[in-house]
Amino acid sequence: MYKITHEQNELIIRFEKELVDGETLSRFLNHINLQSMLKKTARSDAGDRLRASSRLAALPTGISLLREPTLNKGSAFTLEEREALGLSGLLPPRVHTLDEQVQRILKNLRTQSTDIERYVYLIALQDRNKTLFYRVLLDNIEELMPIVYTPTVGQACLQFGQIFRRPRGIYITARDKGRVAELLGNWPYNDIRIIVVTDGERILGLGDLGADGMGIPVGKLALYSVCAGIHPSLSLPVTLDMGTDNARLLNDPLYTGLQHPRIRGELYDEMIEEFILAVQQVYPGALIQFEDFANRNAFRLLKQYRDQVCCFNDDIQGTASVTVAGVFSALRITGGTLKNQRFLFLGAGEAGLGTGELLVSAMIGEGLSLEEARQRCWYFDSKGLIVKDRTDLSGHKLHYAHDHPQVAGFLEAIELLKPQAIIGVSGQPKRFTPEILEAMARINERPIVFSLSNPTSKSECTAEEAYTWTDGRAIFASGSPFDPVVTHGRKLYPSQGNNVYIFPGVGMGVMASGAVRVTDEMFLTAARIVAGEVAENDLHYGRIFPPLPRIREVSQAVATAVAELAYKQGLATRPRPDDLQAYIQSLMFEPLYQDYIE
Ligand SMILES: NC(=O)C1=CN([C@@H]2O[C@H](COP(=O)(O)OP(=O)(O)OC[C@H]3O[C@@H](n4cnc5c(N)ncnc54)[C@H](OP(=O)(O)O)[C@@H]3O)[C@@H](O)[C@H]2O)C=CC1
Ligand SMILES: CC(=O)C(=O)O
Ligand SMILES: [Mg+2]
Repeated sequence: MYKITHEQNELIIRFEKELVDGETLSRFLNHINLQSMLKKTARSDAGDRLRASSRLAALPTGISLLREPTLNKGSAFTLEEREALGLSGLLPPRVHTLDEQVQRILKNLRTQSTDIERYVYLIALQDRNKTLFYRVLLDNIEELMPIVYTPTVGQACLQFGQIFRRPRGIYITARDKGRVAELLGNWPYNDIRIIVVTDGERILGLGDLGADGMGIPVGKLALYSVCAGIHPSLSLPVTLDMGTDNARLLNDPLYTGLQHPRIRGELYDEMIEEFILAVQQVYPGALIQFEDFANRNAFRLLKQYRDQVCCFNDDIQGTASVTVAGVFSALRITGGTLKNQRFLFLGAGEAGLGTGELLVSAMIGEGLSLEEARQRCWYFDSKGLIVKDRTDLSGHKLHYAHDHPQVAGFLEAIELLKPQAIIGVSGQPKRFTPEILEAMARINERPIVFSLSNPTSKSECTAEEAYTWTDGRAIFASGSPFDPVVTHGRKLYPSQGNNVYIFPGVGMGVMASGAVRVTDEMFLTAARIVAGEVAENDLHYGRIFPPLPRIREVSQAVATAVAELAYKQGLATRPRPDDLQAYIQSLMFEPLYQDYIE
């Protein structure tokens, strides 16, 4: 099978950024020989002459070019390019600009009647023409992020078997034991820098969706390209299909995974180990992002591999970072200091405990002892308040088991503990009831209410509920987006408190510096950068995160700070550029068509 090597891919990216000319590229690419796997199309003499002078002599031609989404321009191929590349007659005669194509896409999208139809339409575009897909997304991020990401991606995973059209990414099952490296090697690009991997057991707050969870790594990686400009060819989505315990999927003829119960224990661990080792072998140095693993595996896999390979867990560390960023911003409104806050979490899983750990690090930085800092974080899980005399606790929960009597419910816990902030990470909808929100507003002038569970259907409360029951005083953020709310004569813009503000920038920073490990300090730094990007005017309108249209700038700032830290921590393996920020900017993929003919 034809493969692009690391060096070739770097060159293509440099060519796209016009850092090398077509001739150099052609010289290097002459052995790529894409045509060897593609049917050569007939071309005219004039075409051949033009082609000889084309900037990219090694392009595939004809229908094969139209079917190559990274190179395809569709109706935007110029007449000269059509001649030179064997496309004459294969396209409608009118040549469109990228902007006109964007308008066509938007018009079509907006006439679809449901978000899932919009998702299917956009994914089909991603399959046809990557430049156009990323252009549309980048220019319309506020409108389209909810389609390619939460909440619609959740719906897409629920219906994955039904809406499935074309495969994307690598699927690994237990049948593949012993040949995982071979499967990874089947991906058509050799230069993979970022892998998002899931086993589909905790897809958002929707539970075990098995192999149908593939929508999540695909969506996360699209956001890497949109938000941090990671070139799409540098990333790889992976699903480890370890079975599913979801009875609906086990009986669904359209389910995309193997229909057996989840593999646990030794075999599961061996598959993970083989995957991790195979990545080191096939894509050495690639960053592995664990995504939407169930709690029972997420913490232990992170513990096992974080000091061995370049990896992080987005749900634990990425979420912690964005939540701490939100807290930093909220404190600018309340005027409080971090070390004097009391946090009460609804949910003591990956997101909740990960956030607690990062808050504790930040509070230690403000002078508290470890014990004092942990005393500021309280948790309420499915069995009640986490207190010392509970006998069912294990792992990180034990760090937060404080000396306190058990209480009947979350509302009672609020009345007794009087927290400044409640943070919903339970995956349970509507748990922040009007009574709870009223209690928070009674205790605090500006109560901090984060309802972070995804998708929207799992949110602990809506933005409107948060504002309504606190007289418009809540400082609110949610995992999935909510529309602005007019309340008490003001229009408030609720923020999306989502790890999308963090992982793309962290990934870019790691990639740019060649960091060999991902550290908690990187996530705390990212939190400070994101919070620092929030303007006073944003705070005035209720926003505690930067507006989404600024996410590229924000991710670039995160990436620069993370790379800087990698150099400071001695984890970087690439020579340090004089101007790190400019270097990172130069790496960022810009979805624009290249002229194939000079
Ligand atoms: N906004 C964002 O960027 C992110 C949001 N999330 C969202 O956070 C949610 C949780 O994710 P994650 O932490 O990984 O999941 P986990 O499964 O690790 O944790 C869920 C926690 O919720 C608790 N819980 C369940 N039911 C209740 C209940 N009725 N009352 C109180 N607590 C309850 C569980 O209790 P027990 O421990 O007793 O089982 C557990 O502690 C998901 O909806 C996810 O989408 C996650 C990552 C990022
Ligand atoms: C956002 C995210 O990572 C989650 O909800 O799992
Ligand atoms: Mg996740």
